[in-house]
This record gives sequence, C-alpha cells and structure tokens, in this order.
Amino acid sequence: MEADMAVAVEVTGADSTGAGPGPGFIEVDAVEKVFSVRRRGASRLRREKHEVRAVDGISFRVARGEMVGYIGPNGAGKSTTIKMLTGILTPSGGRLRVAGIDPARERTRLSYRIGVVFGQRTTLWWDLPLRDSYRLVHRMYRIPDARYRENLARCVELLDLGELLDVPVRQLSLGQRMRGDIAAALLHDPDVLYLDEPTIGLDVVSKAEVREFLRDLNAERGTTVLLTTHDLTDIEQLCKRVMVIDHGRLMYDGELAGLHEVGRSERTLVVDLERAAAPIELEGVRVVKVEGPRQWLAFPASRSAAPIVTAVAAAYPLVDLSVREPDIEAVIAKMYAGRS
Ligand SMILES: Nc1ncnc2c1ncn2[C@@H]1O[C@H](COP(=O)(O)OP(=O)(O)OP(=O)(O)O)[C@@H](O)[C@H]1O
Repeated sequence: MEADMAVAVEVTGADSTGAGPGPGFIEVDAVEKVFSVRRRGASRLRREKHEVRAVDGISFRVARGEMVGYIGPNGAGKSTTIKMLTGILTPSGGRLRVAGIDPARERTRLSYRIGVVFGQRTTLWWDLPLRDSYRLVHRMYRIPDARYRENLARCVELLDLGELLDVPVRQLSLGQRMRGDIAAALLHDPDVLYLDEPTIGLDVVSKAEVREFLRDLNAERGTTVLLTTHDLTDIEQLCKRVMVIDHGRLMYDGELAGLHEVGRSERTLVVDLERAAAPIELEGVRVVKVEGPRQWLAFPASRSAAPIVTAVAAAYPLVDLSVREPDIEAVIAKMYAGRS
C-alpha cells in the first residue's frame, strides 16, 4: 500500500458509526472463513488440497439503524461475510452476533430478524404471481394477518407494485422483479436488511426508485442496512459509512468522504494536442493514458496545475485541456492497485 493511502486503513473509532469495540447491532470480531479446495497439482494426476482464506480476520460494528456500504473487488469476500451474517456459512474463527444472535447456531431465530435480497437471484417463486409468493412468505414467517396486510399495502404503494401483483414473476422486468424481491424481504418487518447488488442491471429510473425506497425505509423504520454493491452511486446516495474489503481483509472503514479525501492525493490534467505525440515528459507528472492526440497527466493534488499547463503549452501546440478530480471508482481502483 502506498504511503499516501495510509489513511485508508485507519478504522474509525466507536461513535456514531458504531465501529470499534463497543456493543453494536451487528458485531463481527476477528472473523475468518477458510475454504478447503482441491485443485490439480503439479503432477496433474492428484488433486492437492489448498486453503482459500475468503475472510481473513475481519472486525466491525454496525449500530442499529445504520446504513453501511460493503464494497470490494470480485472475490474480495463480501458474499462470504454476508452468508456468515445470515447463518448460511459457519465462520472458521472469530465471533459474530446479529441482534444478539449467533447466526450459525440460531439460524431460524435469526431469520425472523433479517431480510436478504440478492440482486442476481430471486427468492420469489418463478411461476407464481407476486401475490402468491407473498402469501407463502406470510405463512413461512407466521406474520400476524393485520401486520402482513399493513406491510404489504405499504410496500405495494411505495414500490409501485399494484399493477404487478397478479403477474407471474417470470414475466416481470428486472427492475419490477427487484422491487418485488425487496418487498418479499420486508413483509416480516426485519430489523436488518442485507442487500447484495440491489441495483445490478437496472436502468437509471429503476435504480433511483430502489434507492429512494431504501432511504425512506431506513429513515422511517430505522432498518439497519448492509449494502454490497459495485455501483458506487448506490453508496454515495445511501451510505455515510463505507467498509472496503479486499483479499478478505478490511482495508477501510469510515465515512465515504474519507475515500474522496484519499483520492484527492492526485488530480489529472487532460490535454488535447494538435497531433499525436510521444508521452509527455515532465517532472512530477505521470502519463497515465495516451489516446491519439489526447494524453492524461496525473500530478499531486497539492501542486497547482498552472505550471504544468504552461510547460505543456510551451512545448506542444494545444487544442484543449481540462483538470479532472478523481471519481470514487478511481480512488478505490487506486487503493487496490496500491495493495497489489
Ligand atoms: N464455497 C466456496 N468454496 C471455495 N471457495 C470459495 C467458496 N465461496 C467463495 N470462495 C472463494 O472465496 C473468495 C471470496 O469469495 P466471495 O464470493 O465472498 O467474494 P465477493 O467479494 O462476494 O465477490 P463478488 O463481488 O465476485 O461476488 C473467492 O476467492 C472465492 O473463490
């Protein structure tokens, strides 16, 4: 990890974020998950046993009513963490509690307190109309009739499901199905909602609708939300706090603004030259990309862009230029690049 990224690994203290050693609604202490896999070894004949440390000693606290983003690249360990928090997987080490319940030991009891939405899979019955799926959820969770009716009416209104209740799930669009899935996860009034890629594949309008609903749910009901996503706009619009996991380890736990802070270490000057040229060589400037006559020059954010612009303009005929602040994706990509 680069020196200027050091701030990224500082884990915030116990306070409004719920992080740190104090009690939390979700408590994760030095949790590990090691998978044993068999792969073909050098001999190609025998399969050798390997260990995959999917989650490698993670600790965090989430306070009741918090909405926290849980992000990281593919294979970082996000789903494995969520599966342990639902009780589907048993940790290899460490301690977990959700609403005071040990998920692996009391999975059924926990299921009444949590809701889970996987963006890439549906928990609804494919051939049944939405309404029938909800009736099954009603029975499965033994939701009192009045509460069920009230919750269903609220979800139908806020998620705009009225016209869809009698449509078989397989005929719903992805966005409609996602709204249907979110409703199914909330009919039993869970205290905690785990969302795994809730906006994946949705169009801009559907994404906005899902985000608005989640924001209202959190504000009105105080539902604790742990949100896994590759879409950082989800995080920007929903979560003050974000945790970044990579190679099974927590790399960052803090305010989203902190990630921007990290990113401010470097800015980019984009120059359009009159014609293509070799990468520009200037002290303290790094050429990150060249595309025909356009070059991207990264420089420390603490430096002014003016002398760089002057130097480039003196050496090359310039057509256009702009200075770009890093976006959050670039910041996170940089964090990962720094680690590897
Ligand atoms: N059942 C399993 N058996 C063996 N290895 C597994 C198993 N489940 C996950 N892994 C491995 O553990 C690591 C973490 O996987 P995980 O699915 O938790 O990552 P992720 O962050 O959710 O990734 P993605 O964003 O791609 O869903 C990966 O190397 C994965 O291959």
